[in-house]
Amino acid sequence: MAEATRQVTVALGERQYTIDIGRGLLAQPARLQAAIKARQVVVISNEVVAPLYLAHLQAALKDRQFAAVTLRDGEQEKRLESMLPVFDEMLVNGFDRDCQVVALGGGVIGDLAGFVAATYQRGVDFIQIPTTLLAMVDSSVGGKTGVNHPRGKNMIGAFHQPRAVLADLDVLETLPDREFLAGMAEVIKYALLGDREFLDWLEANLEAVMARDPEALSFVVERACQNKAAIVAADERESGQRALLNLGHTFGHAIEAALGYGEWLHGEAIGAGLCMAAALSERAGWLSPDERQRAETLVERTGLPTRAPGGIGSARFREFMARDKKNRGGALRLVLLRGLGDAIVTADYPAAALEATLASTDHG
Ligand SMILES: NC(=O)c1ccc[n+]([C@@H]2O[C@H](COP(=O)([O-])OP(=O)(O)OC[C@H]3O[C@@H](n4cnc5c(N)ncnc54)[C@H](O)[C@@H]3O)[C@@H](O)[C@H]2O)c1
Ligand SMILES: O=C(O)C(=O)C[C@@H](O)[C@H](O)[C@H](O)COP(=O)(O)O
Ligand SMILES: [Zn+2]
Repeated sequence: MAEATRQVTVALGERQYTIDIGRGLLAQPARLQAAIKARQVVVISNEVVAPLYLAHLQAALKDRQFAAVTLRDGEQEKRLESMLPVFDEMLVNGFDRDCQVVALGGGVIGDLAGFVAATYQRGVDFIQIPTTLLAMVDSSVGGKTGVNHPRGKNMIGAFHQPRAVLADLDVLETLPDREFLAGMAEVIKYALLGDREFLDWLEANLEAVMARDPEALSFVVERACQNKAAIVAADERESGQRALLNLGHTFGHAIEAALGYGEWLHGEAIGAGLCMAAALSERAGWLSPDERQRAETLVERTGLPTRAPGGIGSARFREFMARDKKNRGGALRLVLLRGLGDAIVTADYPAAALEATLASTDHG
């Protein structure tokens, strides 16, 4: 029997929206038409995803003024310049402020398309159709949009919530293993930062998730979205607890930028970043060696990196970390673990623990 569609609500008052998680969603024209209501629609996708899934949207929205922009693939394309052809297409076709932007792709397309929507004529609606595990469990939800700068990840952007998120699990069938694994880093992140029960479940069911078992997968996407929706609803613009969603990211973003965008996938860098945050927490005396090992073992079992690549060096790590958006008054704020499932954002950790954690990356 076909599984029912699961729904998670992001409770943001007048900007409230739902995340539909199910199978065959893209093959249901009525569902697409209900989610994408505008007369003028521009779909932003890339050269990998568009040939696979754009036709569903074209068919369902054939009574609309429809435009599609297909960008090149990869994290290195998440930059300001890539937005220009989209704006050109919208302007040439006379798109007005009632139009809707649809992101059809992974986190790169979602972040960029969201930022296009946030800035086109000072802001238009957008819909997220995530096509990677990472985008389904994290990037399509919460309204962080933006692009990278060579000096730092996501340095240019805006908070702009989508109107709806449609996560069709069927599209994960074409997702390569490496990209699927990248999504697992963010899944593990939720468990470590605040969901102990989910951590136990993941440890027991990791093989099923990795084998993309349908039940396990829809549970993981729903649970991750529930976790994210609760945090975003409580702190939409990251004045407090939303920063917990950055567990592993101060290190991970430094790895991505230092290596050059796309060298390591975001999720790969976050895998190593989670382990570095756990190691620092152990050095600070907050996590027991067993707890630290438990976190690292879970990351290791997915096949994601548990160590930063050698050769970046403490000084370069610090250079990128100094620009992290969580920093205040020159103090480097990190998301660390007081226990498994219990993260905090703090600048109050032993300097020597950070030094040792960065020094440990110099392993050649
Ligand atoms: N806004 C947020 O809250 C948030 C959260 C987490 C990550 N991010 C951002 O998301 C980005 C990473 O996202 P990602 O891991 O999805 O990477 P991605 O968007 O680059 O997608 C990964 C790869 O999979 C391909 N692909 C996508 N869907 C496919 C499908 N169904 N079948 C076959 N191939 C497919 C893409 O073309 C790409 O090559 C990073 O830029 C990161 O900073 C943002
Ligand atoms: O939604 C959030 O908040 C997150 O931090 C989710 C992260 O997984 C994501 O990578 C986000 O883009 C990082 O945001 P940034 O503010 O550190 O750039
Ligand atoms: Zn992330």
